[in-house]
Amino acid sequence: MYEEIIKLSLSGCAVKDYGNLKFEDLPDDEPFGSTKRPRAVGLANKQVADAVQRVKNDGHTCVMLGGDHSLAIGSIHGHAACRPELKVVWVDAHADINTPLTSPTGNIHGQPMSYLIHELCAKIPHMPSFSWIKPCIAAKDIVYIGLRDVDPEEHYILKHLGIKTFSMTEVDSLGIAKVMEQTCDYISSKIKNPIHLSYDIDALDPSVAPATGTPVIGGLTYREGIYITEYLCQTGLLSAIDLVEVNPKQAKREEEVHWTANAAVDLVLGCFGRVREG
Ligand SMILES: N[C@](CCCC[B-](O)(O)O)(CCN1CCCCC1)C(=O)O
Ligand SMILES: [Mn+2]
Ligand SMILES: [Mn+2]
Ligand SMILES: [Mn+2]
Repeated sequence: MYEEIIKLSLSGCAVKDYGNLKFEDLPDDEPFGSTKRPRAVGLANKQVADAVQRVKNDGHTCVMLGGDHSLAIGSIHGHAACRPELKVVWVDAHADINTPLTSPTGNIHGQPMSYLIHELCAKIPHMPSFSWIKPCIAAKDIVYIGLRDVDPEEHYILKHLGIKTFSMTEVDSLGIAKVMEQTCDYISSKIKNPIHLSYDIDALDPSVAPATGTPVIGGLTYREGIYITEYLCQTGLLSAIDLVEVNPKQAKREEEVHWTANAAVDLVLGCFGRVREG
């Protein structure tokens, strides 16, 4: 991903690399109920939250390159500590809003939003290394784009909380330009709040970004994926970006790693002003 940093520098952005976070391996990190690796994920996210807070306190737009989407717990938590009025645009095939009690897999990458939303607080059990996390966003502060693999319990939560969603059905029926227009009308209706864009590479179709852990067919085209970043960039409100779930180990062959990484690089460049007209 250093290519991203270099390309951003070349495109005239002042880039400060805050370096890689080192997460210690916790060999006896027993599951909490069905939730896997709670201590490793909880401790890693505390480091992410502190790092994002440092970046925001320095006045930068923060880019968190993952890694698992569970890292959005720390990224949004740290960002909200500086900008509590932030709005979240979650671009993903999945809603990642299972609670530890609804998750069908116990994987925390399918749960990050549930730890952050005020309205779900009572549904979250106390887990080891998660006590530092305080809910920091409301259901009304969230917009999803790209959904196409939502578990039944997640669907109930989305509907019950009235969370704004643009699934791939709406992307097809409205077109991505209308989706972005309506997204920004919804999150910036009254005042221009800072935007936290949490971009899961699996929002893109697997033909574009195959090297990822939970690919789902029928995803965003490369052009739709890029349009999202170009549109949000021109609002001038992008305050933090997560680019997650790029996983070279999931590629069947080398070229799939390049397709996926190149798409990720282009998405980040789109967030910082690279436009396709030149
Ligand atoms: N919703 C899933 C997938 C989460 C993907 C995380 B992401 O978005 O960061 O990549 C479970 C998906 N579902 C489980 C049953 C069989 C079909 C897939 C989960 O594990 O919670
Ligand atoms: Mn994952
Ligand atoms: Mn995700
Ligand atoms: Mn996903």
